[in-house]
Amino acid sequence: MDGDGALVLDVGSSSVKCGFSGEDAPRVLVPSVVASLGARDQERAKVLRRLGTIEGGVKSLNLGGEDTEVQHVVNRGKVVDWDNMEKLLEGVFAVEMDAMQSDSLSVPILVAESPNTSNEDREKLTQILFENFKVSGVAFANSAVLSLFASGRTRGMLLECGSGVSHAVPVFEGFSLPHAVLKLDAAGQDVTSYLQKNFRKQLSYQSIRDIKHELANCSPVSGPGAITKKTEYELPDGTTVLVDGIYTSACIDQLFDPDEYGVENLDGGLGEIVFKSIQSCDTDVQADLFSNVVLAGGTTMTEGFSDRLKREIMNNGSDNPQISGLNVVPDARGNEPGYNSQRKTAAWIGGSILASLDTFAKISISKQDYEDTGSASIVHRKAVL
Ligand SMILES: Nc1ncnc2c1ncn2[C@@H]1O[C@H](COP(=O)(O)OP(=O)(O)OP(=O)(O)O)[C@@H](O)[C@H]1O
Repeated sequence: MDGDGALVLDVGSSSVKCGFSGEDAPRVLVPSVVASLGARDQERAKVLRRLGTIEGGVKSLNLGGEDTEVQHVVNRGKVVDWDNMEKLLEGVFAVEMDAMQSDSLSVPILVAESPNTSNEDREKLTQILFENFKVSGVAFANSAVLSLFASGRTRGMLLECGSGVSHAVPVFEGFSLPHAVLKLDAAGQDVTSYLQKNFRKQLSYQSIRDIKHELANCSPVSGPGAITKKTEYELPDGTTVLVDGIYTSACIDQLFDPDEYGVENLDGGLGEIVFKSIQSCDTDVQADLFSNVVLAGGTTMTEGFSDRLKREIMNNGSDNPQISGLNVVPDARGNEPGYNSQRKTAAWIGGSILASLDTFAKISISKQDYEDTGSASIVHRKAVL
């Protein structure tokens, strides 16, 4: 890496993505958990320290042996334990320092933060990054804005649906419109939990997640009963289980119709939060937002997701004449069938682009700025996109 590079960091509810600006994909993609290894897992620790397998240039770490206690660092987009956050970052940055052949970070860092991140949490992370990890500069950008950048846009409605939380974020000329951001505290982890609860056979969380990735699909209409087919699914040990189509469609249906499933929500399901969010923006920008509804986050990769979302937005907004231009864009390569791999890392990719531009210096605070003021609150003086 040359001296001009920056690190880009996105710590989500299920995984951390981290790597250098200007690259196409994060070098590190690991679960956002810390693990206390039990006796039986001590041996595995040696392997875990080397960060597991390397898949397609991305390092991924598979945690969770039988007696390993795993604690999540982020819940529903919010850091729940800062000591664990530090431990997690130590492991992630060790890989980056390895790549730089350096024993300190000494580079600026761009953090993709969840929409609605509090000032207090932003300050806390700023302090940790400067004091514990000796980065040379810090900038924050809204993950939804970054995901939109990844699609080549600076205007649009970004629907993020990852693991812990879903957000509808309108963006205009590169800035989110905070008064109109809406969220649903449900996403992929709830889809997995629903499947797990309704499975007769006891299966590991990982197996249930694999089944979800392969078989979950959005039924064209509301309600779980649309698809009743049973599918035989082969587990890693070679045994098979029968998976009921009612559950593989209901598990995702709850995100579109939370009331029906008793899922707590303030503003309705995914289609409703997108529509209400656009509706609460100035009428002059609504046409742009309707014609650029962009998806990001792993859960939007579920089969049939964009078609179902489009139908739900239409149903909610039939009275708004601007809705006729509705266009749901799955990701940077548009509606190309079978291509959806960018959605899980869209915010990181947008960060990689932004941190390579001159704008990055304008939104960063330097170590000197931080030391001169002696307070992390200086971070709010720079634009948070
Ligand atoms: N092919 C797929 N089909 C359905 N769901 C998927 C697929 N691939 C990943 N997911 C789900 O996407 C979720 C992870 O997405 P992502 O990495 O965007 O979330 P995150 O950034 O960690 O969390 P959050 O943004 O909610 O804080 C998991 O629930 C995972 O099971």
